[in-house]
Amino acid sequence: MSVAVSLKTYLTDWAGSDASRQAVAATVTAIAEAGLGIADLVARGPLEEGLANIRGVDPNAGGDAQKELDVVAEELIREKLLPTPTAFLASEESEELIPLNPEGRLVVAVDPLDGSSNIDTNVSVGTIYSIMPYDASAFSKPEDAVMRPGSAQVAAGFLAYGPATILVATFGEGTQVFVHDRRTGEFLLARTDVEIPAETKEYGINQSNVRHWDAPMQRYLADCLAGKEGPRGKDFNMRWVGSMVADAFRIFTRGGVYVYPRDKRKGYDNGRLRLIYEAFPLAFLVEQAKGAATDGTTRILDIQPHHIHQRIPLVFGSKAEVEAIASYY
Ligand SMILES: O=P(O)(O)OC[C@H]1O[C@](O)(COP(=O)(O)O)[C@@H](O)[C@@H]1O
Ligand SMILES: [Mg+2]
Ligand SMILES: [Mg+2]
Repeated sequence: MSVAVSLKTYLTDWAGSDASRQAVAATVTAIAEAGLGIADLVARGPLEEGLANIRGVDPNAGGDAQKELDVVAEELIREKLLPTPTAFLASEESEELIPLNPEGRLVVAVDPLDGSSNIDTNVSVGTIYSIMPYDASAFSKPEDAVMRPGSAQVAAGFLAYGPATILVATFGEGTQVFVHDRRTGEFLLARTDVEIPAETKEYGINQSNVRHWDAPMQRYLADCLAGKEGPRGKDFNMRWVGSMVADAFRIFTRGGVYVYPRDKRKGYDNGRLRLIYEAFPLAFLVEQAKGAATDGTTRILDIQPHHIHQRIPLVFGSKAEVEAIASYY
């Protein structure tokens, strides 16, 4: 019987004697450990009453209401990252960069808790991370180290806390899926070099916003809904969890497309998702799995950020469908 490779072994082999890779490996290990702490809280469900409560009156740095678990998750991640070579942490829940290790050679950006609206519904939520190299002498201020196109990432991934706690990770050499084995307590490699099918008949979008979208997006959806008899010539299915990590994992498993377009509501002129700690890591993972990610037309990884918490319209998943959406624009 073959023995599944643990995350620890995978990272040790990948890093070898390369100090830069060892730094990344230590950082991903810390994030995975923090994830287990978060998964543990999430699994207590209604026993941890209060985790879905809105904290105070101030929204988070991105302008959304901040839930208790958003803040607890950030604290767990920050604590675990303290002994790692992470110089700064950018987080959805903190307006400014959080300084960690003054000797650090990496910057990490996180969405500590993705899918906050699902916290109290026993539906998967998750954690998203992005890792970039950091060299204090190369930047006049630490913010500049984060304000780089997504192509500067050396590693990215997400954890999803669902029926299984999974880690989907890339180090720039394909996308790998690890599963937390409750029997041994380890993350085990379950799927290597995942490939998102290029074609799909399944889309994920919050359709309740259709009246707010721009014309190309409305036309795209109308053509999907027209099914076999319409210009797309096929019947579509819809799936929308409302936690991007869970929608993404479905797409890594069987293909599909996730869409959060810009719309006319106040605060949605650049969509809903955050560029640096949501779109960049997802785009890196998706491209490494032979999928595509755009803001509708432009490749996400080429976009130059101008603000830590900026939002971006996001389309990712099966390559041919992402291209089909671009053709509507
Ligand atoms: O509530 P909506 O408009 O359907 O948006 C859902 C989307 O917002 C998000 O919850 C945004 O992430 P946060 O929960 O980290 O703010 C995505 O995970 C999800 O796909
Ligand atoms: Mg999120
Ligand atoms: Mg969040």
